[in-house]
Amino acid sequence: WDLSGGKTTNYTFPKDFLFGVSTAAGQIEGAWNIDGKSESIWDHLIHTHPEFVKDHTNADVAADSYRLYKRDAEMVKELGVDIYRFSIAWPRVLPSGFANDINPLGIQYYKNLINELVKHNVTPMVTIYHWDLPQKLQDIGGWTNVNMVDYYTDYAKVLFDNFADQVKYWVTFNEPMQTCLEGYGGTYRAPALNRHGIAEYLCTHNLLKAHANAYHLYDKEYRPKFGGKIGMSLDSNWAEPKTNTTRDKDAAELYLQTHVGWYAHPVYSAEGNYPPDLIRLVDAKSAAQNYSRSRLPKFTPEEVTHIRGTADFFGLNHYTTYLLSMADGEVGAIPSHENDVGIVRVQDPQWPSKSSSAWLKVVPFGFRRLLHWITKTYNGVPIIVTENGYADFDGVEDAARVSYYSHYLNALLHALHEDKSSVHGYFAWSLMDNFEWDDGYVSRFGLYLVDFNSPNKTRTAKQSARLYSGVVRSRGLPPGYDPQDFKAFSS
Ligand SMILES: O=S(=O)(O)CCCN1CCN(CCO[C@@H]2O[C@H](CO)[C@@H](O)[C@H](O)[C@H]2O)CC1
Repeated sequence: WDLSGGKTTNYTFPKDFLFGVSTAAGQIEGAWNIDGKSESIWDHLIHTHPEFVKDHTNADVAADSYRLYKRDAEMVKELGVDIYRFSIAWPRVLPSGFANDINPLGIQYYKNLINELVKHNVTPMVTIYHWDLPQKLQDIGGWTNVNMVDYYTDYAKVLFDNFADQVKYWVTFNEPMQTCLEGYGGTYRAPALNRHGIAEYLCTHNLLKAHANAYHLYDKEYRPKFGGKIGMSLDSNWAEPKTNTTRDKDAAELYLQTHVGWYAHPVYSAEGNYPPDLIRLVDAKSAAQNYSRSRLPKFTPEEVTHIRGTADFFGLNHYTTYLLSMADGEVGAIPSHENDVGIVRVQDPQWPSKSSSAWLKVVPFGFRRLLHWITKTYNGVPIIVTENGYADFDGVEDAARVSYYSHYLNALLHALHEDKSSVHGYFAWSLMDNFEWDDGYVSRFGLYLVDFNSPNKTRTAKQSARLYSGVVRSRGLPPGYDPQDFKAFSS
């Protein structure tokens, strides 16, 4: 494999290219039940099933950013980036889940954080939903309940009313596929409902309507007054055909259409609606399984129009690459999205990793190819990479993370300069080590190390923080960067 994203080493980032860094409330704030915050579905899952988290930890305190947000803002400033992407915890702002009871202390915390960022001349970007649904709403069905469309719209309105004067970048949902496929159709994410084949489709159907409502509300009521942009952050691996047979090439395209395309086609494609391949496959499988109607709910023509075009940018979260092939026969549980789509993904064991997240192989060319695929498939939509990063076990001399960022930023530069991909920004995941969901604190993604045993959760810049701020300032890769050097990943 030539794993590199390209050979030229002196490309630079345009002046107006946006650099940022990202976090999420459920992973950094802690204060899980302080000052009026109610239980989220993650608090509930982890408190009732401690074995869900590999190191049996929880996010009750995490990086204690509820208390230490001024230090966080300072770190963002030290990095020299333009934008700080953080999420607002629904259960902290609306403890009952409903907008009839707004928690003033919750609003105050986010006001304080935003004011601190503005003081440092950093632009805030708010993710409205980064997985932490109030448990009280899950108790009445969560995202399988059609009324979530209204509950989410009411929640978004509270945030726009309170913050739209200072927040000019909004992300409605972080990785809806993780929420729906892994949380409602599986057990990898909260609420771990695992009603595969049914609930992942209900969750997606309601979530896309909720997203469109928030977009139209912002577009009509707040953008005229404050300007600003609103989009969605979709997670996507790159899908490389396992072999160069037509069958495997079709499998790779089918993976992209039925995973990231599940959410991107309704919002960003010219025709809207779910991807035709997904509709065809789920309808056929449902009929073969004697369902009286397809397990994939249908949008009315009005709903297709209501959802199409509801984003100013394509937020992309990318980490790694898979090899795709068509399944021979049935795969996955019956019924399930996996079984409906019928493809198999593997990773080449020779790809470098040495990461604490087993799935995170270092494949820079995949990032470049994915950016080109999105640009081509969705007609040059402005892309903002809202997450990209690398996980290791510990330490500030993080040579592997330095190498990962160098290679992925090199791939991005080639996507920009050679493929003319429509990328306008790049945000590193993450500002600091934080609660990595089922991996707890074992897997660290931070540019800053967090000492979770110290009373002040001391944050210390890693080598990668210096690498990243160097790129932001110089607009290019450091001298001596070698696109073929993957030594940092050999154990
Ligand atoms: O092959 S397996 O099925 O065993 C694992 C599938 C691999 N995916 C890759 C994409 N990733 C999205 C990560 O999710 C994002 O990335 C960060 C790091 O994980 C999180 O901390 C963020 O909260 C989240 O936005 C979820 C796991």
